Amino acid sequence: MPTEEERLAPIRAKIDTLDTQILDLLSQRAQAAQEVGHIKGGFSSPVFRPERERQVVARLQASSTGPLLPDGIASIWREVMSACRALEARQTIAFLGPIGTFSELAAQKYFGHSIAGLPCNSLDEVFSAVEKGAAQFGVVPVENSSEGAISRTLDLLLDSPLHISGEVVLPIRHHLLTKNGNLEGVTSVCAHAQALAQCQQWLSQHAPHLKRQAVSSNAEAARMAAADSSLAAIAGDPAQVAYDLQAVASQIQDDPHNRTRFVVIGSYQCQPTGQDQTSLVLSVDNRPGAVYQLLEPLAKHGVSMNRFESRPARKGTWEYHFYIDVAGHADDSKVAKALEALKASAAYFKNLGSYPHSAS
Ligand SMILES: O=C(O)C(=O)C[C@]1(C(=O)O)C=C[C@@H](O)C=C1
Repeated sequence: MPTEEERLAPIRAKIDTLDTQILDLLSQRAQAAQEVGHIKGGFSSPVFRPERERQVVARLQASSTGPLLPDGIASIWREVMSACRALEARQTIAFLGPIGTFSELAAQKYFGHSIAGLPCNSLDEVFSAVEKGAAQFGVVPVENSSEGAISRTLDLLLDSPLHISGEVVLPIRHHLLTKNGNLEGVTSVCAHAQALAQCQQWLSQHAPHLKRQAVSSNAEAARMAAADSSLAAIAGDPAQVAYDLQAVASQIQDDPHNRTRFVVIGSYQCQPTGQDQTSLVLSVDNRPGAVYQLLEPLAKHGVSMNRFESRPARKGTWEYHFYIDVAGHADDSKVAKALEALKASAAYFKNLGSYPHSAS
């Protein structure tokens, strides 16, 4: 009767041979990407092409006969293309820091790990880093499934010349963290205001004695808890690892399906992929039926609306900006016709960008 090791040995030898072949093929792929990079360099054109990356993954997912699952194919090729892209030119990606935030995780989920991360102190700084060219792209949270819109991001999108060139959705799982995994001597819990709100029921039930302190990010809270044993932090896996904290309780968010949607901002305008979304900001004159009339062109041209959000126009009047996501790319003919009509009837119209729509 052969032992486990004896049975595994030939299969592992086969895996080794296959890995050598895969590496050889990946090296050839990387050389091809470098050639693409040289051509792009000659035209001074952007390295990162989200629509092409979407197409590469979709083609492989459609042609795969298994057993790899579509998600597995997507994550493998995300890293393959991230590494190939870095050979053309490593992209600098700005996000709300410090290291260990969900924004950093979102940047890695979208761009892969072969990037240079630029942690920023605020959402305003993320926008300005990209506007000034210190980073090619930024990743900013735009809405949370429990707490709604991130209003500062909406205001910055309104005023910035940047476009949205992608979106990424992350499940948000918060833990209560301390240096030694218990609450002895802990008097306060720190977190970003959004995280405190997302865990408020849990905190009221399980740790009502802790003073709640809002700080600039959960990772900042984790950094503070690592330095001060009277503090606990609410933060996720990346911050727990980055600041070497222990969990007092895991997954304490009130909604187990808590998710945050992030958008990728930059100067690149994506080409259509067939599965796109377009983000708009509109406002109307303050008269009865104005919003109803404004949206009529969408129905008329068969364009579906994925999101509708209103935000005060900050003019001291009862006026609002409407943030609307519609299905399709601004260059798709029915979307183009609807946008034309919206533009004609709206008091204010801004196209924030068309980009590949995330399935999750
Ligand atoms: O096709 C390109 O434009 C490439 O640069 C190659 C490649 C890839 O690795 O497939 C890399 C970076 C781009 O974002 C898209 C695709």
